[in-house]
Amino acid sequence: MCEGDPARRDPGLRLSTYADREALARALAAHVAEAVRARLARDGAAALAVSGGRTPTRFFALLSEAPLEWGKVAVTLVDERWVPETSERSNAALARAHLLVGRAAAARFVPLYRGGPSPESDLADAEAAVAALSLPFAAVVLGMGDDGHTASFFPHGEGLAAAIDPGTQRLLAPVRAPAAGEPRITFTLPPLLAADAVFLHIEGAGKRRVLDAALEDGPETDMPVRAVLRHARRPPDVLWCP
Ligand SMILES: O=C1O[C@H](COP(=O)(O)O)[C@@H](O)[C@H](O)[C@H]1O
Repeated sequence: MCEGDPARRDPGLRLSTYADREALARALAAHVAEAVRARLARDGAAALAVSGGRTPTRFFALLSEAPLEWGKVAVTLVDERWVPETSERSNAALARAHLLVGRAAAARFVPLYRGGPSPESDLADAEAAVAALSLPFAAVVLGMGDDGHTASFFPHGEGLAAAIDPGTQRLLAPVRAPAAGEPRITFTLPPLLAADAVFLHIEGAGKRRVLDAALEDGPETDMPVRAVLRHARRPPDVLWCP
């Protein structure tokens, strides 16, 4: 741990620093594969939830080559932009292009976007699809935006309070926010935090400053990643590289 590390201010934070993106992606792929393998050994089936955005592509490529019984693994997204997979904004398209290839092509993908006009119109259908997964997740991999959002928990978003309610029984929630672009559908906080292993994958000096700020006192509605950091049963593993 280095000088000035936020872990010094928050003894519960499990922060690992890597030299570069490649080293981080390798480590994350190994950790996630280990969590999935452990669940497969125990239950014979496992579910994994990953993030979209720009950050995870190298991690996806490395994880896709992991020697796992992928045919027994279901993959879904922690959140989705309400766009079809033909859109370059689709998190599902990203996962299909970079993760559900190679060995991992044998995995079953469960998209959150269901093709209807809005997340609200398709919420019940999407929730039925994810409720059939082998929950809790073996692993959840979260990203974080420069505004402190994670999954689709956007600062002051419409639907945010319901999505980050630690007591909600819902698995999914619709969220809307100007910064989100499209309407969103997101896993709520409880199923994400119930995972056997929760990882927060962040890269770059800017996001490190955002993490530092999120570790300070302040409302979760300003920086919703705080909900993850504060309510996790066990602190999430934060993987960071400059
Ligand atoms: O919109 C989203 O953004 C976050 C962060 O994305 P990045 O491009 O900064 O890596 C991502 O974790 C989330 O899944 C996605 O929907």
